[in-house]
Amino acid sequence: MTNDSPEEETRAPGGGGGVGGGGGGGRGRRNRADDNVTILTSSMDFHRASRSRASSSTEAAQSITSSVELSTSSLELSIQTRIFKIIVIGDSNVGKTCLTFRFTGGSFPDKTEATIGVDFREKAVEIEGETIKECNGHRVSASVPRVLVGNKCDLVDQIQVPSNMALKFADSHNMLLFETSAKDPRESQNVDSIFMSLACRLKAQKSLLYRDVEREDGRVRLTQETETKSNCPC
Ligand SMILES: Nc1nc2c(ncn2[C@@H]2O[C@H](COP(=O)(O)OP(=O)(O)OP(=O)(O)O)[C@@H](O)[C@H]2O)c(=O)[nH]1
Repeated sequence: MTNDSPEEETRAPGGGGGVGGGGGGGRGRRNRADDNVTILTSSMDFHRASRSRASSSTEAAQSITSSVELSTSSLELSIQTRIFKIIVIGDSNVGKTCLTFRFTGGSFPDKTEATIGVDFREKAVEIEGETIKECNGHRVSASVPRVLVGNKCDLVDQIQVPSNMALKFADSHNMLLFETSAKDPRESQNVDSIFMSLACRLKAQKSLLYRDVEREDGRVRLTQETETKSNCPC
C-alpha cells in the first residue's frame, strides 16, 4: 500500500467530462504488489462564469442608475460553476490514467503509456443543481477530502492488499475506500462514485458562494459563507 502522502506521482483528471456526486464507501479489492493503492486527493477552487447583461439601451441606462441592484443580480447570475481540482496520486502502473479516463471519457483506454509529469482531464457534473468542474491544476493540503482507491479488482487472482488492510488504512486516514476496476465496465458506476463522492464532499466542505450581500452606505459588501450545508448522501 502506498504511503499516506505518496510523492512519486500526481495527476489531475482533465480532458473529458466532469464530476458526479455519489455516495460513499467502497467495496474491497486490490491491485498488484507494486501497484497497490491509488489515492485521490482534491482541492477546491471557485469559478465564476461571467454573464453579460444589459444588451439594450434601456438596460444599459438601468445599469447606470441602479448600479447596486444590477451588481447584486449580476453577481448572483455569475455564480454558476465551481471548479474542483482533483489529484490522482499513486504508484506507477496502478491505473490512474485509466480510472480518470473511465470517469471522464466513459470507457477503458485501449492503450496507455506511462505518464511523464502531469496529465489533465476535466469533466463537468451537476450536484444538487450546481455545476461542478474539475480543473487543470492541483494543490494538496491535509484538510482537503481524500479517498483511497484500489484499482484492478478484476484481477481477482492478483490481489496484493487485502480489503481489511486497505479499510484499516483508509479509516485511520479519514478516507473512504473504493475498490474497483477501470477496465471492467460493470464497475463504471463505482468509478464514477469515486469522483462524485469527492465532488460532494468538496461541495459540502466549505461553500465559497457569496450569499450574503449587504448594503452599507450605498455600497455592497460581500460576505463569504462558511457554513457547511448539503443534502448530499455521501
Ligand atoms: N486488468 C486491469 N488493468 C488495468 C486496470 N486499470 C488499468 N489497467 C492497466 O494497467 C496499466 C497501467 O494503467 P495506467 O492507467 O496507464 O496506469 P498509471 O497509474 O496511469 O501509470 P503511470 O502513468 O505509469 O503512472 C495499463 O496496461 C492498463 O491497461 C484495471 O482496472 N484492470
